[in-house]
Amino acid sequence: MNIDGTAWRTIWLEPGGCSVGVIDQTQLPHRFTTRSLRTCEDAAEAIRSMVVRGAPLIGVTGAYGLMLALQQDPGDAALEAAFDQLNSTRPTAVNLRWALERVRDRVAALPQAGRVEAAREEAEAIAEEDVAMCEAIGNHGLEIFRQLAAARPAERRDSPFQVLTHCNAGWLATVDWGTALAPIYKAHRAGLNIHVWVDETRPRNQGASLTAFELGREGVPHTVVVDNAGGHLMQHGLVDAVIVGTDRTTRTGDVCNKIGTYLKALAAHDNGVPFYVALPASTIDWTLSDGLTAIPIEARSAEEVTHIQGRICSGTAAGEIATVQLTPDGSAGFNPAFDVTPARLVTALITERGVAPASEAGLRGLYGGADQS
Ligand SMILES: CSC[C@@H](O)[C@@H](O)C(=O)COP(=O)(O)O
Repeated sequence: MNIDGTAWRTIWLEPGGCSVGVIDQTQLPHRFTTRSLRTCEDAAEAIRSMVVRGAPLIGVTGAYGLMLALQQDPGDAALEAAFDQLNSTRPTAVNLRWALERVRDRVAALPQAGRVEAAREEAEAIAEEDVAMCEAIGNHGLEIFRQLAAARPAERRDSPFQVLTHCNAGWLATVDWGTALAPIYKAHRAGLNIHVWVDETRPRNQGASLTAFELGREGVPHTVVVDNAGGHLMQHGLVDAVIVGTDRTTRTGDVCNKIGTYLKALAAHDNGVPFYVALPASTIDWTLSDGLTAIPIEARSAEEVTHIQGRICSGTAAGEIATVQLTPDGSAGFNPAFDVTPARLVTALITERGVAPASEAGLRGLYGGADQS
């Protein structure tokens, strides 16, 4: 997508094909910088520290990470060690395991001499497929937005179609386009009068920092709100639809996404606002049926709750990025990074294959009856 008129992706092979470039998302929105990943440890650290984040992008980074590992040592033991190292970086997004398994399965039976090239090809294929899937999600979501916008009462049809989103499920969370934001970009480009309520998404503020950055660079009208504002906006008829991404979706349609998503789904349900979840096939965990008990929820550092990062506005350090403490010395913090929204609160799943009810029958209807696990 666009940054100051230049088209970017979040991850790319650097010239020579032996290292991988990424946008450093820890510095956004205040500084646009890139990083070069040269080793498996570089890739693991980039995922762990959220230089790259978002379920699909974590998966693609993991895939390239295996390629980087094989460049150092193409042997079986090194392959398994790299798989484990990368897979343990973040536990919730299933895309990571899915992408790592794809690369490992592709190279495992090959002679060592051919493994790096095969891993590179597979990682490239995963990245390209991600772009195509996200764009297809955008097209399916656009149709839903068009129908919802047209179904509004006549007196409201001239005002913007109001969408609320949580966290960042835009192009920065994928390779390009995004999942939940893809329909928004498609709608904006198609001329639909759209406005986005952006949840700030404490504690890491992916909404305020990343979604607002993306939407601004693409010229999409948007307003950042505190996480607690969504219910109020819905009660006052200011939200026509909610759309979010997901880090892991069970085969029964339970959805695990950024902490706070569940509360938005409850408020949407109470107010009759449709609640959509956008996802590529790589986010479905066909092995799980009960999201609440089975999906591992990442517990991140308490410091992300007790402290906050931003740009200093005045004084001699103005312009610098700094971290400040919010809480009293000694107050404990607890930081579960994701929550589970039960399928019953999800209006529909928007996938690259089309739109389906959030249920096993719905997902099997799109992806076939065979066991996908
Ligand atoms: C297309 S991204 C879907 C999810 O990965 C996204 O909504 C999200 O929760 C990202 O969490 P993050 O902790 O920033 O990796």
